[in-house]
Amino acid sequence: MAKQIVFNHNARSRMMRGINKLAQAVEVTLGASGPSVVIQHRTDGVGPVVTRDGVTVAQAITLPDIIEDVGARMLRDVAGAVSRAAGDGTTTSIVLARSLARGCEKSMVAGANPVDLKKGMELAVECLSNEMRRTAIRTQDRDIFRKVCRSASKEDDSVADLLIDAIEAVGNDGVVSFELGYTHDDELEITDGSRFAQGYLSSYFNTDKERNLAELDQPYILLYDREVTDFMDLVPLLENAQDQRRPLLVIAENITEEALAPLLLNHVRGNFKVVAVKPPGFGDGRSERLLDLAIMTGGRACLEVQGDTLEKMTLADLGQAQRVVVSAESTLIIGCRGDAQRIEDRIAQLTLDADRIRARKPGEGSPTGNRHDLENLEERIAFLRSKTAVYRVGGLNDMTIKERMVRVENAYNSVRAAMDEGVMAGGGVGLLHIRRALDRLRFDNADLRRGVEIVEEALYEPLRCIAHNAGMNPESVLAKVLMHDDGVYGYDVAARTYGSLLEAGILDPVKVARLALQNAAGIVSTVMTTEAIVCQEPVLKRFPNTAQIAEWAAATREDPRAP
Ligand SMILES: Nc1ncnc2c1ncn2[C@@H]1O[C@H](COP(=O)(O)OP(=O)(O)OP(=O)(O)O)[C@@H](O)[C@H]1O
Repeated sequence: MAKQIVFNHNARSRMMRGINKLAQAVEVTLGASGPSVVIQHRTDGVGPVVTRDGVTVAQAITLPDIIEDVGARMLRDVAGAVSRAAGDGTTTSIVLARSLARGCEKSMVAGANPVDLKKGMELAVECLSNEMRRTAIRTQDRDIFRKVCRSASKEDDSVADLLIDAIEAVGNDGVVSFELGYTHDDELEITDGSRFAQGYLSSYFNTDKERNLAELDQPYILLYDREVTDFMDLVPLLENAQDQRRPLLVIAENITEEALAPLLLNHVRGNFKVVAVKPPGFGDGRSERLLDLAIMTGGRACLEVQGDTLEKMTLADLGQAQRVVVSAESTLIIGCRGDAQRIEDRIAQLTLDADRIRARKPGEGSPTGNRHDLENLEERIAFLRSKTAVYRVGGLNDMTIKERMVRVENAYNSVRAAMDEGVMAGGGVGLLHIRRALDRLRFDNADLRRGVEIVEEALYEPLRCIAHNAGMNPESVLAKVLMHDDGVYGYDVAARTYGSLLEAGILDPVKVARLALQNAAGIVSTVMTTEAIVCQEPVLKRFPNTAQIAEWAAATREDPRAP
């Protein structure tokens, strides 16, 4: 396929246009008064998605100009990165990125050196991140978490209470998983469940495109310690699972490209419902982790040392669970069907092994270091013990449930983030206030100084944007806030009053704000130091034909209860 190359200023300004367009659509959702955005579903006959979540809007946008789309895509990646790391703050990161990009573009047109601008921005962001951490309000107060939750979810306290109950029930190592509910009210169920850090081998396994997840209900689980090199080796198990109308989770050392392609094709066509991931752990430790999983899920691992082959495996050898949720980065197994006594015995054995290592004298034991072995055992014990809270989001109808689901998940992530790094005043006020820390940065180089100024200017934007979305004049709100400038005085758009945002309970987790700023600056630095873009010549037909889309929609659970 023919490629085009676009150079320096032309490339940057077109990317900048893309960033602007995407940001314009997303920033209307910022803040408590941020209105919703309606997104047409790409499959005919499926209702539109209504959302107030920045990353959802960002992901729905593809621009017709390929270079503009590269800019928009980079901004989408910022939102995605913030969403993955902090689970919230995506709109804030987009608003910040847009302002940073504008500042850089203007300075570069005026002749500034992009490398120095970038350096200045990096130093400013580092200084601000340290300041945020230093001034964070650290607390374990349930009331504060409730306020964070309310501010992030735009929901009432009942959601906050249920979410905090969920976090307390599963503890630090546990997981809270979110599902579409079937009732008017939200529900919480605490069950066994563990997550490990391996995501799907291909995003084509996705069943929920909006949340980028592959979800399997009542799956069988194959545990295999070698590479699957031939798709046909899996077919008997896939067919047997299909006969039971149940999906299959394949946890295997790897699936080669030759085997993966037909597996995906069959999945997309709806012939089999399957997801493939790699096992947890590394190297030799992987067989042990597969054995742990076998005990948890009530199955038998197919291991080379035991002389097992895929041919010999039957459905009775496979593990089972109530549900599996796989993202690009992790696999969560909920409601494992293993025997409770066998799991307890395994935990007892691992605890004994860990105690033996702890009892070793210095110099005794494994040459690779006792600490590593001990950490490994502790991780496995936590994995076997892990609890999961299943939070079912309720609502009046499917559209409301889906819209609420994203907000409730954001709120959960915000509370977790607040527990990690503390909180600061929200409504754009906390970000605005920390700009003073930048006074400490002094440089002789004008472009370095300009880089710092660009970051400082961006700190005003979230407040302006929240005020604008609430129908206020941003400049007059800003002027009023700056008259106090104490880090807590701001405008509550819900109550339509000025006052202490701490008292009003409008709080942002420091981790969310910090990651939003760091990621925004990171992506803008990349755009601004881009000298050339290589991309495909535009072609008229950029989407698969409609028959393929319909096939995809039918083969996935993208919209499980769509008519
Ligand atoms: N009543 C309020 N008055 C002023 N600001 C508010 C109010 N409620 C929430 N906010 C602020 O709105 C911002 C969060 O808005 P929003 O949730 O739309 O964006 P986000 O968290 O950046 O992105 P997303 O939720 O789309 O991932 C936070 O800074 C929060 O403090």
